[in-house]
Amino acid sequence: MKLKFTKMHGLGNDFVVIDAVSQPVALDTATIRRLADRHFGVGCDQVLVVEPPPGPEADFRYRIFNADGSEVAQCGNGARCFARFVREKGLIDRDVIRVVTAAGAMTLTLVGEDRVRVNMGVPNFDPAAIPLAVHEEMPEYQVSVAGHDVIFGAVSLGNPHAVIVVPSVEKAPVAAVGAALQQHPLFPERVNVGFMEIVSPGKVRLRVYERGSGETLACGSGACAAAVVGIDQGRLRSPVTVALPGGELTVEWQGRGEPVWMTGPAESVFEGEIEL
Ligand SMILES: N[C@@H](CCC[C@H](N)C(=O)O)C(=O)O
Repeated sequence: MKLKFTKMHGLGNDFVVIDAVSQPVALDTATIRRLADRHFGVGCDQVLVVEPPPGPEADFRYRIFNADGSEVAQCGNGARCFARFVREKGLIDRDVIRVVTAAGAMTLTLVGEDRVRVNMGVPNFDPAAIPLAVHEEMPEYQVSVAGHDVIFGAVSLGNPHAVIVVPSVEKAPVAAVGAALQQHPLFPERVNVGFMEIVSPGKVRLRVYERGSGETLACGSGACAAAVVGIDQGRLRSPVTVALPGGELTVEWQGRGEPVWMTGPAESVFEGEIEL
């Protein structure tokens, strides 16, 4: 079977995007891993599959798979690329797009030439929702991993995030602590680990060790998690500019019970076809 795909990225967080509206698509875990493999496949952090909507309340359904083949519920940079993709492919002619993911419904708005504003939903700090195996919700949690005493905030953006405030993102032990915390029994569904350096109340620098993909050049939901945890702890004020290795995102959040908004770019790189 030959499969058509588009290679896209949001700030260097890269995707193989597959149109399952116009072509028959059946992907198993091994195929996802092969597509994501940077040596034997196309190469990407996540594979995105665009499907017809489950009902009239949405324009599309979109599914997200990490490079290790695991299916997940949320991907901020992927959401922006998805919005660009459906417009560029002529699958929709509106600037406001309603999509269903495993995390629920989302609304995306194309802004100007290449930017997309995404309602990422209401952040959830409830440990059971993250999931985080503790008895009560706290602003910060403590754990020892990989020889480091770590203090982190935790939140769900539809996917699980831990956010660690560090003095310098360059010097942060991203791979060692990221991998160890991701596998820690505190996180039964693993976790995306963000390392946040606070530059000012309106600006942070962030590196994210992603669940299922390792460190990426940018993580949209990770950027939202970092801003939300920082605002909730009183360290940051909305809007927050999040500078990731691949570029900047703007995150807005008015506090508990409110949705978080993320704005940033999305870009197509090339079209391809792969024999499966
Ligand atoms: N890169 C993404 C997040 C992708 C999913 C994540 N690795 C998970 O397993 O939850 C983003 O931009 O949000």
